[in-house]
Amino acid sequence: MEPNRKYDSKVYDAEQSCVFRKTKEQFGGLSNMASGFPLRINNIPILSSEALYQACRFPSLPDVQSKILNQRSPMTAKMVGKPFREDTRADWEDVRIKIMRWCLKVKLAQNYFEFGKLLESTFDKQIVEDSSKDDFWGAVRDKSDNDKLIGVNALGRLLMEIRHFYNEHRFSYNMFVVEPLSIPDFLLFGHPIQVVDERINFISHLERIMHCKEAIKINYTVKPSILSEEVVIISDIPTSSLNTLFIKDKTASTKKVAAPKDKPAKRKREAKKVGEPAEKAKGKATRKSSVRFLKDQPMLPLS
Ligand SMILES: Nc1c(N[C@@H]2O[C@H](COP(=O)(O)O)[C@@H](O)[C@H]2O)[nH]c(=O)[nH]c1=O
Repeated sequence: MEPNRKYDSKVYDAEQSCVFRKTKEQFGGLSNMASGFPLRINNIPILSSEALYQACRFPSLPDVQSKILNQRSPMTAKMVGKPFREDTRADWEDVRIKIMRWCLKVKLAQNYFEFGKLLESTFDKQIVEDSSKDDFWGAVRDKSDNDKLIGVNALGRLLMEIRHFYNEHRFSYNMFVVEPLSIPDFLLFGHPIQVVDERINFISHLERIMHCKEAIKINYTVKPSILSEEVVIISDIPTSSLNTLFIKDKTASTKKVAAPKDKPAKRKREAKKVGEPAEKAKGKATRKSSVRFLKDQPMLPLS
């Protein structure tokens, strides 16, 4: 077992915790070995957070990174890097937690609904990776009491941190924009890892599930004044966690929508047609809405 002098080991009650071991189990998606949470860094598709994490070991060996990222299975991605372990970046022990946290943030930003829902399903329980021998990333069953798991459980603890972050920053700028780490040689195929910005993808996803294509436009300008803008809650989005999302959409929404004061009278009348089907309003000049992401603020609506 890895000597974990730097980190404190904890004891977890398996019955009371959200434990994952196999990827197909209830909380298996929390494992980095889970498929179905694809990522994209510097426009390069990456099949799992495990592959991304392992690739980060070898910033100066693009061929090894390529080998890792070309594997279909996350476990194989880890395995093919093993023969090169002695070429792992020299500061790995110091940066690996940061890198894992960054990988998990990317996993959340790029799999917002699926991963977010999974995190939500753990409520405020302890999250523990049940491992047969790795008591650093996970925790190991106590030989004398199988219901006890002992270990640093670094991955479980990072996941709880991410869960807290998700609960605090839901639909915020910070949720969708993940800055690269400021560590030396944070490279993929010889190029610095770029900021991950999922805002447009998130909006496109919303448009798809709301069936109101082009209803929402994105605008990056940050204006504190929008805090006072009138907002409309669209509550019929078929994802319960979206019910708190404020969106101002003049065409698809309800009574509360005010006509823009600075618009010609005809357009005011159009905007006031309450409950008008989105299809009918398509293409009208009034059909203008947007969502803004503010740094450190919940995502706020405005027109
Ligand atoms: N060792 C282990 C898992 N642990 C995972 O391996 C990753 C770190 O590996 P390493 O770079 O060797 O420290 C990390 O994602 C951790 O959660 N998972 C599994 O399914 N099976 C295993 O046997």
